[in-house]
Amino acid sequence: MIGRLNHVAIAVADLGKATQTYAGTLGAKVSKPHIVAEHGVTVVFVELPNTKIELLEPYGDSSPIAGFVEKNPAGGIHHLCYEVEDIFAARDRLKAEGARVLGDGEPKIGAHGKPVLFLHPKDFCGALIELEQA
Ligand SMILES: CC[C@H](C(=O)O)C(=O)SCCNC(=O)CCNC(=O)[C@H](O)C(C)(C)COP(=O)(O)OP(=O)(O)OC[C@H]1O[C@@H](n2cnc3c(N)ncnc32)[C@H](O)[C@@H]1OP(=O)(O)O
Ligand SMILES: [Co+2]
Repeated sequence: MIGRLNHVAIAVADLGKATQTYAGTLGAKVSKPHIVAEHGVTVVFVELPNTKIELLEPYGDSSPIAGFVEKNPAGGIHHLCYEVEDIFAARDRLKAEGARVLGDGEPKIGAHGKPVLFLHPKDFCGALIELEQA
């Protein structure tokens, strides 16, 4: 079912500082910040030869990552995003197998303009999983 690793996400309290760390100290190519209000985050992408790092900070007053950033003030690895051929078929199969699909279970458009879903970390080895339509 899962295919390519699309990105690894790191949640931070200060996206500007994190961008400086990646663009300056680590010499990486980092995109401009992009507010994704319906997901309650502001994101930048670090382009790597074989995948991407998504740096994200909470946006708005009900961000789903606010709790995580509070618990991890220095930042932390937040989720892994895998690509799937058919996000609806993947969702239905995962639900049938008892996995918890977060939110209302309907894919929402993510930072790449494609449908995404999230799976509860407790069902996947303690790691929050994002599925993105390939
Ligand atoms: C623009 C879209 C972009 C993209 O790539 O396209 C994005 O990726 S947007 C990313 C932001 N959106 C989301 O993360 C949506 C899905 N996430 C959620 O719904 C919540 O973050 C949730 C439910 C996973 C956790 O919410 P919250 O932290 O408020 O709940 P709890 O504190 O009750 O946590 C429950 C339990 O899970 C553990 N936890 C929380 N976050 C993570 C995590 N990122 N990785 C692993 N585990 C996590 C938390 O520690 C609690 O465990 P416990 O043992 O009970 O303490
Ligand atoms: Co993501």
